[in-house]
This record gives sequence, structure tokens and C-alpha cells, in this order.
Amino acid sequence: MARQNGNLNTGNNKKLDYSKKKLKTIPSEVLEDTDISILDLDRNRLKDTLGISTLTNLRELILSRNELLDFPLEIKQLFHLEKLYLNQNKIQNIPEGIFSQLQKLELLKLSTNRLSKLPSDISCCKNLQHLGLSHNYLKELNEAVADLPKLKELFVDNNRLSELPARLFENKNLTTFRAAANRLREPPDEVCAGGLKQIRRYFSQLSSSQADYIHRVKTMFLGSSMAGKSTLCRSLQEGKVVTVSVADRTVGIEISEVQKEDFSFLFWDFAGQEEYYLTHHVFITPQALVILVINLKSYSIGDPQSFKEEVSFWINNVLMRVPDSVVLPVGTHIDKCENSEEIKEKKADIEINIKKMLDEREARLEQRRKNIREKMEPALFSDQTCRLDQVTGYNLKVLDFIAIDGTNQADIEYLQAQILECVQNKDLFPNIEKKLPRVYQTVESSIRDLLKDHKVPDHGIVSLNALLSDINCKLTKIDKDDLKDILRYLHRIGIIMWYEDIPALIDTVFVKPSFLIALFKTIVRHDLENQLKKIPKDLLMSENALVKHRRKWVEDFHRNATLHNTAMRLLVKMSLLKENSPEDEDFMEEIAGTKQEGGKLLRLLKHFEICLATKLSNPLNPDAMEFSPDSLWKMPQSAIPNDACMFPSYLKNNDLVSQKWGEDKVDDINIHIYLLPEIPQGLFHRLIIKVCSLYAPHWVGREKCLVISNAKCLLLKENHEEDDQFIEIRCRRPQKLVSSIEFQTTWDMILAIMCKMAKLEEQWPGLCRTVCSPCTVNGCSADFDWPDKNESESFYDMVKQDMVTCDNGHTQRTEFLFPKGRKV
Ligand SMILES: Nc1nc2c(ncn2[C@@H]2O[C@H](COP(=O)(O)OP(=O)(O)OP(=O)(O)O)[C@@H](O)[C@H]2O)c(=O)[nH]1
Repeated sequence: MARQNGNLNTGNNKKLDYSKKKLKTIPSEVLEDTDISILDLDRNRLKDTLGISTLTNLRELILSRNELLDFPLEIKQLFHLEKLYLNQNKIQNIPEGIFSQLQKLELLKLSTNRLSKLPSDISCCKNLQHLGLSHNYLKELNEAVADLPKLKELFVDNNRLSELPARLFENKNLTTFRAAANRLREPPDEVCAGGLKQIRRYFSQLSSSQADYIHRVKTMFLGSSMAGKSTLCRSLQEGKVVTVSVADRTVGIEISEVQKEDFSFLFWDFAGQEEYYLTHHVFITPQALVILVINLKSYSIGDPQSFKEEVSFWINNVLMRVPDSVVLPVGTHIDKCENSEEIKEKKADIEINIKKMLDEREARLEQRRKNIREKMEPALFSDQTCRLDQVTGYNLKVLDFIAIDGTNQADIEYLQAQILECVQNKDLFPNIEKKLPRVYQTVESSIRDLLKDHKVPDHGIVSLNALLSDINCKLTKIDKDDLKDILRYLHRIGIIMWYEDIPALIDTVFVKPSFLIALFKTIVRHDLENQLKKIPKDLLMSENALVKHRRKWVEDFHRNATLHNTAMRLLVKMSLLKENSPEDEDFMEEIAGTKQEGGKLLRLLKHFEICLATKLSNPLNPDAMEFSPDSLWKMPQSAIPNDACMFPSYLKNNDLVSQKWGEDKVDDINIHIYLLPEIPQGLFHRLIIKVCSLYAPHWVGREKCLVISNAKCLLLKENHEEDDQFIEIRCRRPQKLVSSIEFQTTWDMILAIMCKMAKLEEQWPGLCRTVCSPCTVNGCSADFDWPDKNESESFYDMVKQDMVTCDNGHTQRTEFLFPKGRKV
């Protein structure tokens, strides 16, 4: 293999690499080299590709991450093309008559463009195996796509599709298909998310049975504590005012279903106290109507904190997690306001501030885009620009504010009418109608009947096989795969819960989600310490525990946010007994676990990264005594119990971590991960749990965490006080400057954490991140932005030069700021 001036010869494939060269036109020396077969023009500034038709021997053409607005027509003369990359441009239209000429095409990447339709002659590409169309504006997927016999991989996620052609799935070669984030009605998104097998079965069920057209809207009530969420939720459900006493606070989440005209509303009432936020991410799902309830009496005009707590916190969290949602702000307690003037002023203040916060977010995203365009080398940041485009493309709709008295019948009726009008609005909810084979509805109603007729236990926890046989007693036979499809669908819309991706729970179906949530709330609740104190003596005895143990549990929980497994078991038992569940030892064990093995609840808590087993931190205690063969080795007393779980969100301070870490130093290796609009609630604590399961030992505080590996300390810090919110990663700079392996191990550790962070961020599609390293010269405020990393290159090649200079002229070694470390 020989390489010279971007010219690479690999056997018969002569390749020219002209990527990342800021090119605006294709250089003449490239156009003259007519025997090249691979041309890489990735990450340039090409607006067209004039002259490319001379390169008739091209088999692979890479034009991704350029500035193409139109499809380059000359490409149709490149008859030998097998691979064509046009992703991340701004192409709006592809005329007919191009693909009919490109019959050898095997791979076509068109994702992240502005296409609203595909030409029908794409069907001429009979050899096409990979077709990438994600992140476009496609409203329909041509039948032509179904005429590609060799198609193996098709990506159409993040478009505007409402239907998929059934014939496409008759192609047995199709093995990879992604269609998320489309608002599909046929098959519904929840069916598509089940994968190809489920989609194929869906179409076959439709062809052999009748279809039902379902109009169901998940309606989530969010808002701070005592805003009036439960009052509205229950009143809307009953159709008349229901008074909720203050003592009857929502603990966790409550669910109910209501039929109004053609629509079925699935109401989810979220508790407003902060301790419950950490389970919200489990339940907040896309395509819902969010009713944001604001107590107008307690709302204070001109007080940024009040706006933050009552309004912006909720809107931002919806915006980050389910960015395409519709939010209806509802002000309550108007009867408690002084006069109509107060109501009017508060309403106006909230509306103005909501607009301001959304505009501000957009302006900051635009500013970032501008910075990249003007100050940096855009080619090195094109993936980030593309992500900025995607994030700004999401359209959170905040409807007009409604002010009501939640205790007044006329106001409840008015709100009900407004909600109905809103879900009937095709612009807001374009594909609310979902088409389903009859068997989906039949299974759903037979599960309901089984519960009503007490054929399944009241707690609604059943095994998959038992459910299958119960349903089959009532119905004409359905097989296990059909049942799994339907359960998967019902889980996604929130009617039942079935966690098939947790191996230990694959056989367990929670047909009554409210029971599962009730279980969650035994542990995740605002008054947990009090609950611990309330465990009665007779229950303590059942676990061979004494009052002094209970005292220790309270103390450990208070001090370290650790909850002993025995205490957890007893809390669950206490709650089960309170719910009047029959005292069934086996069931208790199944849920609460035993001394030897954690129960189903603990598995769920761990799966959702709400807690971490403390024993993970014990084996590598850095304070452990040195072992010497002739003396007895005594383990030091650990402050943290072994058989317990730590809940970082219950921690109150950072004292222990700060004490272990000491002062920050100006020459620390330091990375800031900025998150816009803000750090989502719960993200940092989940990051801690991920990181602590990677590194032991660790010390955890509310906004800080310290981990140790290879005798290196790494500090993670959440900075959310200021407008700019970021997560900071800090390590001491290796002292032996000559030893590059020291740098490499430090950077390896940082990169491992950044990978965990990136994985976590995927769950907040509306979140925008930038990573930078602050200049290490004392007093300098400049930052070094992290460029994109090519899929093919290592982080260690992201910045190639050995020295870098900040905007204020300070030059320093690259490994102080970016992953670098000479290979050893
Ligand atoms: N006067 C008046 N009282 C209201 C109104 N809306 C709710 N309330 C009362 O306010 C109190 C709190 O209402 P909830 O519906 O429990 O509030 P929530 O938002 O569900 O509270 P959490 O469960 O803590 O999240 C209850 O006593 C309600 O009766 C209203 O519009 N006017």
C-alpha cells in the first residue's frame, strides 16, 4: 500500500483522500486523475461537484458533510458507482432519471438532508443493499423501496412518515430496519419499536383479520408539589370536581384511563416532590399531551426562582426528554388570587417568560452554530453542527395558557373541552389514530377482564406463561410470540409493564402498572427516613432484627444515603401489608428478595440506575491494611455496610468527597461537558452510578463523586448553579511529564467516563452538548473546544499537533488538554 499526497493505492482500488480540506470546488488534479475508483471528499465546503462526471471509473464517492443544496446531477454519469455517501448535506430534492443510471449501486447514504420524497426510479437500483434516509422530511416511503430485492438495511428514523408499505416487509433479505421518531399510525411506532419480526407479524395479522382504529392519548400531569395535578386529573376522570385533601398527596405516579368521545385518555399523574423526579425518566414517554399545572396563588411575578420551580424546570425536562411534545400550561387556584388583575398579570408573566426561555435556548444554539462557522474549522465540527440542526428541528409546542379554579365544576368542564379540542387538532397530533390488528384489542380487553374477574392476583404480577394460558382459555388461540408482540406494544403505551430486556424479569408481566409504581414508591419517596423509623417491632422480628438495627439503618440512610437490604425488604413488606395484599411468603420473597438474593424490585431499581449495590465499592478499599504473610490480616472497619444500596439522589452534601479530593489545582486535567438548556434532572446521579460500577473504590456526594483507578483520582462534579450548566471531569496532571504512559492512563480513564456519559445522553434527544478543556494557564478564561472524532479514528488522533495555543495566546502541550499520549 502506498500513500502520497492523499493518494492511496490498495490493489485495483486507487483512492484519493481529499477529506477535511475546506474545499469549495473539486481541485483540477482530482478531476484529471480519471482512473481513481475511490474519492473521499468528506467534510469539505462543496456546494456542487462540477466536473465529477469525468471520473467515470469511480466506484465509491464520499460527499458526506458538505454544503450541497441540490443533488449533483453529474453523478448520473458515474455508471460504475457502488457506494455513494451524501449524508449530512442540505439536499431537498432528487429528480427522476438519476438512479435509473446507477444500477450498480449497493450503498446509498442520504441521511440528514432535507428530502421530502424519493424518486420512484430508485427501484432501478436492484443491487442496493444499504439505504440510509434517517433525519429527513419524508412524508411517505415509496412503494419503489419495496422493489429493491437485495435491500438488507433500511434506516428511515426521524422522518415524518405515517405509514410503511406492507410489501417492503415481504423482502426476506431485509434484516435491519429503523423507523423510530416518525409518528407512525400504520404500523404504530410502538409496534415498529418491536423490530422487524413484530412488523412482519403485524402486517400478516392485518391481512388475515379485521383492523381497529384506536385514538389513545397519553396525558401526563406535571408540575411542582401542591399545584393541583391530582385534583385536575381526578376531576377530569370523574367529569366532576373531586376534592383531594392535602394529606392525600400523590406518592410516585398514578394512572387512570378515561374515555371521552372517540378518545381514550391515559392519565398519568406525577408527584411533584423532588425525590420522585428520579423515577420520572422511566415513565415520561414521547407523543404525549403534557399538562403543566401551575399554582397561580403561589406563583410570584418577577421572581426567577418561582418561574424556575413552577415552570421552566418542567418545560426544559420535557423539551430534553421528549422534544416533540405538546405542553398545555394550566394555572390553578385562581379563586385564591386577590382579583382578576392578579390572574391576568401572572398569566402574562408566565407566557412572556416561557417565550423568553424558548427564544433564549434557540439563540444559544444559534450562537454555538455561529461560533463554529466563524471561529473554528467547520469541517472539524460538522457532526456537532448537524446535531445542532437536529435539536433545533424539534418542535416543542406550548399551547395558550388556561387559568382555572380546580374546585369549580364549570372550569373543569371548560378544561375538558379545551383538551378535547387540542387532541382533535391535526397540526398538534397529526397521527393520533393508530391502526391495529383486531387481536391487539382483544388481548388488551381480556387482560382487563382477567383483572376485573380476579383471575389474576390483585397485584397484577403474573408469569408470561400463566398469562398466555389464561388468555387462551378465553380466546381463540394466540401463540407466545403474538402475546409478546402485544405486551411489548402495551408496555410502550403504558397499559402494562413488561421489562423483557432485564433477563431476570423476562418472564414477569406487571399487568397493573400502578402496583409496580406503588412498589417503587416504597423506596423512592420524600419521607423515606420517617418510613424507616415506622417499621414496627413485630416486622423487625421477622427479619431477626432489633430496634438498634433500625436505628442504624436510619443513621446510615441519613448520613450516607445507603439503605440496608434488610430495611428495604421490610419497607416493601410493610407496604404490601398496608395494601392489604394477602401475606404470601413466596410473593414477598419474589418482590422483596431474601438475604441471599435481591428481589424483583431491587433489580428494577438497579436497572433504572436509581441505586448502586455498596458491595461494589468494598473490595478495593484504599485504606485497607497492608498484607504481610506472618501477621493476621484485619480488615479495616468500613463505614459503608456491605449488604446495602446507595441512592446518590438522597445525599445531602459533598463534604466527604471534597475532603478526599482537596483543592482544585490550576494544572489539573480538566474537561467541561456543557449541556443545553440545562442538566436534566437525574442525569448526574445516574452517571455516578454508572461510573461507580466501573471504578472501585469511590466516594459519592450530592454533586460530586471521586473514583480511583490505577492510583489516579478522578473527580466528577455537577455545576448547575449558573446559567451555563456543565459536568466537570478533573484529574491531577501526571507529574512525570516525560512518561507519556501516565498521560495515556489518565486519558483512558477520562474517556471511559465520557463514553458512559455519551450513552446516557442518548436518552435525552433534545439535549445539546459541547465539550471543552479550559486553558491551563492561571487566570486565562479561554477554552479549547473538542472537535468531532471520526468514526474510524481514535480519540488519541482527534487533535494531531503536539502543541496548541488558546485564543489568548497561551501555548501548551496537547496532552494537558486533549487525549494524547505517545503510544507505548
Ligand atoms: N382553592 C383551590 N384549591 C385547589 C385548587 N386546585 C387544587 N386545590 C387544592 O390544593 C391542594 C393540592 O392539590 P393536589 O391536587 O393534591 O396537588 P398536586 O399537584 O397533585 O400535589 P402533589 O401530590 O404534592 O404533587 C388540595 O388540597 C386541593 O384540593 C384550586 O384551583 N383552588
